[in-house]
Amino acid sequence: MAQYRIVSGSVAVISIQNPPVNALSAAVRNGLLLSVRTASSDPLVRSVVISGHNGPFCGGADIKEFGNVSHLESGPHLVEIFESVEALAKPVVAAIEGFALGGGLELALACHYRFGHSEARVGLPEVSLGLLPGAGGSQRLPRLLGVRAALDMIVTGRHVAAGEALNLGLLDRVTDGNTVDAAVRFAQSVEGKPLDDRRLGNRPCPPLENIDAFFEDALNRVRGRARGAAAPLACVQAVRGAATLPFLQGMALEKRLVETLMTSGQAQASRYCFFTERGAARWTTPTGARWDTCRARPISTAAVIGIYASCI
Ligand SMILES: CCCCCC/C=C/CC(=O)SCCNC(=O)CCNC(=O)[C@H](O)C(C)(C)COP(=O)(O)OP(=O)(O)OC[C@H]1O[C@@H](n2cnc3c(N)ncnc32)[C@H](O)[C@@H]1OP(=O)(O)O
Repeated sequence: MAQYRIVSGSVAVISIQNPPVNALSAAVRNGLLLSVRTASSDPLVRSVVISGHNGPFCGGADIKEFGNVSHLESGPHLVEIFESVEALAKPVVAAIEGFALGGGLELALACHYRFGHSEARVGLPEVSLGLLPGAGGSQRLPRLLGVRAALDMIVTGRHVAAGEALNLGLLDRVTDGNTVDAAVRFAQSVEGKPLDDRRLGNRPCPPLENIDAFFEDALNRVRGRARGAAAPLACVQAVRGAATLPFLQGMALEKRLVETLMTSGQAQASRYCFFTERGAARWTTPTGARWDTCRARPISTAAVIGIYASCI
């Protein structure tokens, strides 16, 4: 689901509503695309802010849908939505609170400007799910940050704090206050301004010297650490595509790579681990105690019941 409202007379605020992490389920994808089209066709709307509802911006694609073709196909593809966002003829500002991860950051990269709360974090953690950023992230991030910083983020999947993201140029502004309000004020200030160079899909990757040697070295280093995992190597291939191919050809390469990874045993096993780790925290006992209702008992007495002495 995506909530759509007009504020300050000219700003459409689209907020992603799918607790707890605002994942991009089919319903959210349908709502987002509809909202973007509504904002595009409404002559009163002159700028757009995209935010998360009640906290986090977005935890990415809905992992529960992976491996379920009918769920995936009951909403538009993320690539199509992000293309519509980037192509919009009105400035679009991402207002990031909490986190923008995976498809969440890829959505923010399709926006023309990115605002973040000082405690927010961003990242492309797809590699830990045996995947790569498959909705334009592997092509847009290197165009914004340059190859070295983008490759590091994509291959490690690490979460980057707002301050570092600002220094890298991934966020345009960071605020301690209300991120949506700040983004709305900023969106109004750039209404009517040219957007062409704000569209990352239009930009070339910043040049890199000795590009072949750089990627050969990167591939060797990543292979050495990957312990047989395919995704980190595919991440390097995709970023190489961003550095050497026009945007649309890079997108086609990203699509081929992510389709191969998505059906792999490694990706299926990684998804299984993701949900099992979280499930393991939800314990119950035969007496009916549960992880979410039990309380630790206060300790009133402690005793030592054994002692181990070692003699040399
Ligand atoms: C259209 C498909 C083709 C696209 C091609 C491939 C592109 C992929 C792009 C992606 O976006 S892949 C997904 C990338 N995102 C992630 O890897 C983030 C995963 N989530 C997390 O790291 C954490 O959950 C969090 C977001 C940092 C929040 O951590 P927190 O400790 O606050 O909560 P959790 O206990 O971890 O999660 C709460 C609850 O939410 C469920 N969940 C979290 N993320 C997702 C998600 N992306 N999709 C679906 N569900 C998610 C999690 O399972 C918990 O639910 P549960 O019922 O308690 O298990």
